[in-house]
Amino acid sequence: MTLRGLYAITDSQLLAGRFLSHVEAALEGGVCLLQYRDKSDDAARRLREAEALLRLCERYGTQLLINDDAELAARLGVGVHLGQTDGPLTPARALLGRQAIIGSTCHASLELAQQAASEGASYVAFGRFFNSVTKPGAPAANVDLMEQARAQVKLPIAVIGGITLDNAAPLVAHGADLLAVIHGLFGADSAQEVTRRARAFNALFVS
Ligand SMILES: Cc1ncc(COP(=O)(O)OP(=O)(O)O)c(N)n1
Ligand SMILES: Cc1nc(C(=O)O)sc1CCOP(=O)(O)O
Ligand SMILES: [Mg+2]
Repeated sequence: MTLRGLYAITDSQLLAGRFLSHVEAALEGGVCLLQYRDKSDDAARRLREAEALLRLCERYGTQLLINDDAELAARLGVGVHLGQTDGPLTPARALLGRQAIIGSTCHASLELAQQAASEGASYVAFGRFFNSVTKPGAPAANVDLMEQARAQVKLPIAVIGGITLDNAAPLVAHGADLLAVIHGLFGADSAQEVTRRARAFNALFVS
């Protein structure tokens, strides 16, 4: 499967009251990967919401990943995104199997990306590239990193952090495969605007 295009990530606060309608609107516009990101410890709600997202993803042919939680990913038979403090990659790969998509946060570090590749990651994620409303304190990354990453890491590259339609094009031009976006996609006031933004993010990959 080619990992290239929009990588939509949910945010439980931002999507409160419009969770499934905004996610479906994004899928309508085209989403390569969808990540369920919920930082609460409400296990029952997390399971319910992740199951609902999986049903939607199956209808639209989109791959679902769970943020942080390899056990929940295994329960649903989907992928997982792991940060540097979310547990090691190797056991997650063993748990989820060879086909599962597993992503790894690498901040601005080529060393972390090489390690993730050697431990079986499916893609590496660099960020934060811009000011992020969602995660203002995330370590900063710079576009100069992309060229070295392309040369040294033979995996799809996801970029994240404050990405909007106004600033995303240079990241794609520098070799990003996946634009991972929360606020720049789901911060829209209407479902129609979410769909329009999703289409416009994907259009950046058509050369
Ligand atoms: C695609 C993608 N890239 C990076 C992250 C951040 O992961 P992490 O550092 O574990 O931070 P949290 O998202 O868990 O707060 C991500 N989720 N997705
Ligand atoms: C979850 C996350 N991780 C980041 C990192 O740099 O690792 S930045 C970030 C927030 C992404 O949301 P938005 O598109 O609203 O900025
Ligand atoms: Mg995490």
